[in-house]
Amino acid sequence: MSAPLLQVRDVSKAFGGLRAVDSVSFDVSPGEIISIIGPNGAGKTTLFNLLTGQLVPTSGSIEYLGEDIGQLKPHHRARLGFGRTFQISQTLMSMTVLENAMVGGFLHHRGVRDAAERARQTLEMVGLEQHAGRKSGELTLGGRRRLEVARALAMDPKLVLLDEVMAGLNQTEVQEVLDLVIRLNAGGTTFLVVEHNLKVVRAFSRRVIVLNRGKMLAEGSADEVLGNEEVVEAYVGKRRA
Ligand SMILES: Nc1ncnc2c1ncn2[C@@H]1O[C@H](COP(=O)(O)OP(=O)(O)OP(=O)(O)O)[C@@H](O)[C@H]1O
Repeated sequence: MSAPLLQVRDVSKAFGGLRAVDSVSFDVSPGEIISIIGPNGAGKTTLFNLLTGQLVPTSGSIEYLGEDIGQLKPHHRARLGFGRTFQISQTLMSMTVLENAMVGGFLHHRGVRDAAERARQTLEMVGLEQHAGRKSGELTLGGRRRLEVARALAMDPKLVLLDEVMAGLNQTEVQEVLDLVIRLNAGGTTFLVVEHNLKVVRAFSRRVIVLNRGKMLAEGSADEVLGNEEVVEAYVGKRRA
């Protein structure tokens, strides 16, 4: 097996007395799609923020390609190969689809022409090239989600973190984004995904990590963890008879 892309060791984040992430450890190997699931407030977003540098861990270490990156700022991590989706904000809705994708392209390309070229390539990868000149706000929700992925891809990432990209999408749109992720993964992109839709989790993840109250409750294949009584209890919130 190849060396891990990411090694997370005993990472914790406390907000006052609350341990939002509590001694979490896992590896991500190149080419994986790992889903992180858990009930509301489990610590999924906090964990993502620790990985991308929006938050600094209270303790523990995060190594990327063997280098400790736990204290690096988000833009440094982005340069190393972390890509992350962000919702297209109201301001960015008035920008064109191409301009939005260029926001990612500027990470490695100083010149406008080069950034635009990279942006066009990623729009093609997500099937939005024919909408390049439209205002982003005119896209369907599914289209905007694909644009979020394009913007992350324009950063030439080795690891892409997807934060609930399926939320609010209809079945057809979910399938479109799912197909896109599977296609990109086949091309070599590694994904770490926070996802509430368990059907989606089953469809694309060979490995699933379950968080509950900041701790790792289970780790394994989708079938293993979703068949785990403790995981079901954490989701349902009560013991089964
Ligand atoms: N900046 C913060 N300050 C204080 N508490 C926080 C902060 N960010 C998150 N928390 C708390 O940490 C816990 C974990 O929150 P987090 O948003 O990471 O959970 P989550 O699993 O992403 O939940 P959801 O599925 O609802 O988005 C929650 O109790 C939350 O209230």
